[in-house]
Amino acid sequence: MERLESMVPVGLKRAIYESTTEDLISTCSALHESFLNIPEFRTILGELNDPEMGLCRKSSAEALKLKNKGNQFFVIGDYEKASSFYSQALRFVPMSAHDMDKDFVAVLYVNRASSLHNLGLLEECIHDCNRAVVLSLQYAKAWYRRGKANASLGNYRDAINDMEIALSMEGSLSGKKRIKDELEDALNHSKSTHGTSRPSKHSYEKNLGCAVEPQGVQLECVSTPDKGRGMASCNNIQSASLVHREEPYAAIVSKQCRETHCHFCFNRLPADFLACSSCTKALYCSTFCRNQAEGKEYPDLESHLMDIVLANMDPCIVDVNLQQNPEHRHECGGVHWPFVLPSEVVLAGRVLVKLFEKRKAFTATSESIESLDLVHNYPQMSPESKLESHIYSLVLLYCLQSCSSLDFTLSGSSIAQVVVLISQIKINSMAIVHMISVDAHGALKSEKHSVNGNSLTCILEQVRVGQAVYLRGSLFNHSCQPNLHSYFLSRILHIRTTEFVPAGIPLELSYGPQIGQLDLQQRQQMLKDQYAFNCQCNACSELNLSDLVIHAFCCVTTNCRGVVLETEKVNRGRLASSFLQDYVAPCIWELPMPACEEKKNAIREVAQLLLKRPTDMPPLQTGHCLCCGSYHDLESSNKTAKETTERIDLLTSNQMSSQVISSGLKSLNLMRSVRHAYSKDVAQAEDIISEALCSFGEFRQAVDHCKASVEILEKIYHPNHIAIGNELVKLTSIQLLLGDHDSTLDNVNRLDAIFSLHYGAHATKIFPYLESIKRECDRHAH
Ligand SMILES: C[S@@+](CC[C@H](N)C(=O)[O-])C[C@H]1O[C@@H](n2cnc3c(N)ncnc32)[C@H](O)[C@@H]1O
Repeated sequence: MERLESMVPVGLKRAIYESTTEDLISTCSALHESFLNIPEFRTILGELNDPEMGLCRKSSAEALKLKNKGNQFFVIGDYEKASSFYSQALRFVPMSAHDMDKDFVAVLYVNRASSLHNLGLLEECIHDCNRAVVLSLQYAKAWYRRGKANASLGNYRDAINDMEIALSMEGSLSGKKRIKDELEDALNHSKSTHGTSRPSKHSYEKNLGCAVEPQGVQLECVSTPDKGRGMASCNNIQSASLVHREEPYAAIVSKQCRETHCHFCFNRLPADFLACSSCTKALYCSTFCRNQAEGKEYPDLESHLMDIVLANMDPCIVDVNLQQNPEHRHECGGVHWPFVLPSEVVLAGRVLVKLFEKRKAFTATSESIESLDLVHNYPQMSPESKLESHIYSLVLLYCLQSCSSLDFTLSGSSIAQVVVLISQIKINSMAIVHMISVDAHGALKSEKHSVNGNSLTCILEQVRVGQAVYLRGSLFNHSCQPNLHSYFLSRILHIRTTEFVPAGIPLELSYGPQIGQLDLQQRQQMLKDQYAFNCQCNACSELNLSDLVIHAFCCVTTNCRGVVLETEKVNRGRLASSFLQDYVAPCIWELPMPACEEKKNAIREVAQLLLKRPTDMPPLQTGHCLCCGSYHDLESSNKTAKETTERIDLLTSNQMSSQVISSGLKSLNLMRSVRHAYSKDVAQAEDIISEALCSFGEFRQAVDHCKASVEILEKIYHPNHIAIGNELVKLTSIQLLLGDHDSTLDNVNRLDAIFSLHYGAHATKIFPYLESIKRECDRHAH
């Protein structure tokens, strides 16, 4: 990018910096003309589009080298490394119909299948055998290996079938003997067990169970005074109702997940993952996902073989009736622009290609892009972003022209349309986030993981797996105190209400920042930087307890529990009187959570302190206690807070020792002496200390700090907030580990309620560990 930016003449740069939507065609034309005269521009385009220079092109020689390495590890019994090298070989081996050596690819699949079998990954082993059989029907080893895996799974009828086919194909005598032995074994077992049929574990039907559609909810697009269009419901909606579910118009895997997640459905890659048939970079969890992304039909095979493949496909896609979505097809061929341009630019390419394919003509670009009906904020973009999007639009169109069969004229007008599209993607695309359960050491916790014995504590983490454009989903506006919760299953967006929403009230989700998590200024800044708008949500226009205390200091005057503000980070628009209405009045409401009584008291306490302040005291002056008015040395409090935070943060990276822990605990005490009791920093510090204590094996102390963190979160968030759910995951797993089943059960019930509110019937799919904890609690209750 820097190379290209430096080629833009100074005058043109200035014009682009100051451009509005009206000037776009002329600035884009000028940039195009100027770049056409620069040989280096052609060189850069060549590097991006020449498959010979591409880092992701296939190579039989490389595949052979990797296969041999795999063989070396297989021989010495290191099946994990062997399987990994065979997978690498499968990435490099040419797979396109004209230059694929089918037998070689089949051998790679069977070699990987053998390693997977030795690793106990039997389903994965069978998938690879199926792939080998599809490529090379007469390959006895593939049938034999599948037979062995079926026998290990107890599917003796299938095993016998496979072994019989293998026997009929095997040429060598020693081979025949081996197969006969296995066949005999399977026959004996099938007699004693009366035959077992293959479990229908991976059938699509199972997945349909979670493909819940919104029911009884009628949404409408409404016009709002300060946020443009927005969504509202025509009827009252109960809390936890699914109000929206949508497939993306276009999506792309995030850079950090390219090696670990499927590039189509964004689920984690299994050990038997597949590579793109034309490049080495795009990886898929199953044939289904690869075919979707490449827009390929299933190969022309006998139908019974296809049935076998389908019956063993990974259960990652929720929607069986998914339309083909060939997002990667135009990017294939070994060129590397799709992997070096920024994700949102490549995503723009995917949107464009989909639009072109619908319209079949590029002359209608402007009309096509308008048909997306997305807002954009080009005029509000920073000068640097304007220049970047000009350059990237030009480069993207050149890449699309050379890589796809699309026929279009590259002009100022078409480049200008792509500039607008990129700015639409900036504000309308959503980050696809998946939740993962990890233990305190960062290892993945699987569904199968048991919670008893020496198992480690559990933490929920968010992984940003992709970015996508949802046409209708992007009509929901943002609120820092949303009444909706959004989440993703594979690549499908789901939106649920987290409270009762009366008809006509706006339905709003959070684009990221929320109260309790960040203070007012941080939220406003984040939304401005990322989406270029000034947030007008209710939480930002009215005073709230979280904003008041999130980074506040405590008063050190004896018996005073007032708040000392560091900066004027709270909205002063509706201070004292609104505080009474908004915070003291709701205290009369009966809320369902046990912590509410405490929360009510906490709110009342802070409100009263604020309202009882002497009338002659200037309002909300920084450095003065809001209650007694005494002055505080902010500089020294700030210094202490900063130093203690830094020292506590060290616990996340340091090797644990009793010295490190005790220094962390000292810092926490010091922090508590300056920060307000409801400060987010204290909550975070308690949380870090609790994790550190867990990894040091000090579970009892860890529980206390985890509880302290939950208590503060209850003050700064709503008691049903998902942040509290996430903290309770940790708390329950430590309590369970300590054998404190009564407390665990109480917290599991609470956790269940919070997760059901946010994820409905998908709660256990998002967080399978919840089921394990529940089972464990049940076991002890009986
Ligand atoms: C994803 S779109 C939402 C739909 C959009 N309002 C429309 O008319 O299509 C995001 C844009 O909506 C507006 N918006 C959303 N939430 C807002 C908020 N809390 N305050 C102000 N503007 C908001 C901003 O213009 C933002 O760039």
